[in-house]
Amino acid sequence: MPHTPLTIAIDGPSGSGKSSVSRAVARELGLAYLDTGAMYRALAWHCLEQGLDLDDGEAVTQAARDLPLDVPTDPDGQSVTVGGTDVTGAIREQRVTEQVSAVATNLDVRAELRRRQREVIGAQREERGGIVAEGRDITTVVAPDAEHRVLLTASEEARLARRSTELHGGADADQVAATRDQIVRRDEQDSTVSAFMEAADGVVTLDTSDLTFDEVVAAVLALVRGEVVAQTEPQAPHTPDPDA
Ligand SMILES: Nc1ncnc2c1ncn2[C@@H]1O[C@H](COP(=O)(O)OP(=O)(O)O)[C@@H](O)[C@H]1O
Ligand SMILES: Nc1ccn([C@H]2C[C@H](O)[C@@H](COP(=O)(O)OP(=O)(O)O)O2)c(=O)n1
Repeated sequence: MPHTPLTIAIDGPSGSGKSSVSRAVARELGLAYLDTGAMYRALAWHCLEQGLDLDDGEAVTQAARDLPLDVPTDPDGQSVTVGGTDVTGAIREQRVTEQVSAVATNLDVRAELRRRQREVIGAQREERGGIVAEGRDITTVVAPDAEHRVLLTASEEARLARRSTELHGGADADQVAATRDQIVRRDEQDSTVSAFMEAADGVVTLDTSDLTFDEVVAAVLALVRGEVVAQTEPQAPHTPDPDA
């Protein structure tokens, strides 16, 4: 029996695990997957290739509107192409990571990419029965009416260690220092246009600092299946009911 279309919106800061967890959740549930960060990265890559000044807001906005971007939605096939060129690897390179916030903090760019993201989400609800979409403003702006909304958080220490291990194969002091800019500065810059460090009303917070990857995936799946509420924020103390 076909189920009601489902959107699972996941936000979080860099290194909180949103891409890897969202992909695994989509795979497990047979849903589409949308990495909105890859769209900002593809635009940044394109602007750099075109030799645009990323601080030239109008030029970058026009580039966003014209961007011939193919957005992948298969959790097992995440090749990103711009005008037929495969940029899957190029958009993860350091020069893009360092400069992507300059395009992501342009409000007209955000409006254009948000429009495209909503289009993808709507189409995948129809075609595939649902989608896991992740980024910085999915729970709040792109899909505030999603059936499930989750904010993944993790301590700065945990996020740095994860990214450092991913990029440099370890998390010793030098490796962590080399990663700090990618996480801390970028989140600071990105926070100026999206609120992803604290959950909005109705968004479930899941602190992943002390959870393994598999535990996080299981917690999100349990939440979607209605088994538990994965709220990890401090709960208000229980006040006994005097009439009970
Ligand atoms: N709970 C976890 N514990 C340890 N490592 C994790 C966990 N979740 C994700 N990772 C790893 O951390 C790195 C960053 O995860 P990623 O999903 O890219 O984060 P984000 O998309 O939020 O930046 C990846 O190498 C991923 O495999
Ligand atoms: N919905 C989104 C998704 C990403 N962004 C911005 C924030 C980041 O600096 C870039 C790239 O996002 P991405 O999720 O790939 O970043 P990470 O390296 O996983 O931390 O885009 C955004 O502003 N809004």
